[in-house]
Amino acid sequence: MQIEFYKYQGTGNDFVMIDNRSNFFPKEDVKLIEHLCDRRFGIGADGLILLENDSETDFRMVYYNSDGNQSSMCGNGGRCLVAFANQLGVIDDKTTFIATDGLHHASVNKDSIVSLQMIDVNEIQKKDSYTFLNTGSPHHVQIVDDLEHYNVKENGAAIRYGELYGEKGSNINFVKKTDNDTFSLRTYERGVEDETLACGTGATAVAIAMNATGETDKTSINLNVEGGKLIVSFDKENDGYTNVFLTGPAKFVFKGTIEI
Ligand SMILES: N[C@@H](CCC[C@H](N)C(=O)O)C(=O)O
Repeated sequence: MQIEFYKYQGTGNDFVMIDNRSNFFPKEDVKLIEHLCDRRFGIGADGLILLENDSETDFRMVYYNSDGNQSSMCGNGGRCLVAFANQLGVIDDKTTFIATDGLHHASVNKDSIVSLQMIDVNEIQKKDSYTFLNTGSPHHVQIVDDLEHYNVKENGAAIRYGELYGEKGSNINFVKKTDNDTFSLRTYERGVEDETLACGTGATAVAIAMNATGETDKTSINLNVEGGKLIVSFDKENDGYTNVFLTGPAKFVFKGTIEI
C-alpha cells in the first residue's frame, strides 16, 4: 500500500501531514506512525497529523508524537495543519477547526504566516524554581543560566521522568530573558523524547508564565526558538489569560508517497 504525505515545518518543528478525509489511514497502528516519523527508516518528523472531516467545523486535527502515540495539542502542528488545509483548498484564509483541546480559530496569510488561537489559561502553578501550566499540552517552564550551552536533553528527561509529573510526564522548557518583551527557549518534548527546534504550546506556555511571574508586563511577547521566531499575544483578565494567539511561519517542505 502507498500513502501520500505532505511534509511541513513551523520554526523547525516538523510534521508529516496526511489528508485522511476518506478515512483510509490505520489510526491505531502505533508502529506504522512511529515508522513514518523515523528519520532514518521513514519520512522523518517530530509528529504526524491527520486532517479529517468534521461535521461542525472546517476540519479535525488528529495529532501523534513521533513515538507513534496520539497526544494532546500541538501548537506548531496546528499552525502547519492550517497551511496544509489552505494548500488542499479545504479553507481560504480563515478557519475554525476542532482539535483534542477544543475549537481553534486561525488565519493564514500569503506568506504562510499562521496565527492560531490557543486555549484560555486559568490555572498556573507558580513554584520557586519553575512554573507549570497547560496550554493544550502540559508545560514545565524554568529559567536557566547559560541557555546556549544547557544540556536540554539530559536535564529535560530528568524532569520529565522525575517525581514531579508521574507517568504522564510533561514537556520541559528552559528559558532565558533577553529583554522585557523577548525570551529565548529550548524545549524537551514529551513523545519525541528529545529537544525539538521549536514547540508552539511551549512558546505559549513560556510567554504566559513570564507574564504571570512578573518577568514581563507585556502582553505581546517575542520568543526566540532554535528554529526561528514566534510571537505570542494574549489578554490578561484577573489571573486568567484569554485571546491567546500563537503566530509564526508554517512552511510546506515537500510531498511524496511512501510504500508501507
Ligand atoms: N510540538 C508541539 C507539542 C506537541 C505535544 C507534545 N509533544 C506532548 O505530547 O505534550 C507544539 O508545537 O505544541
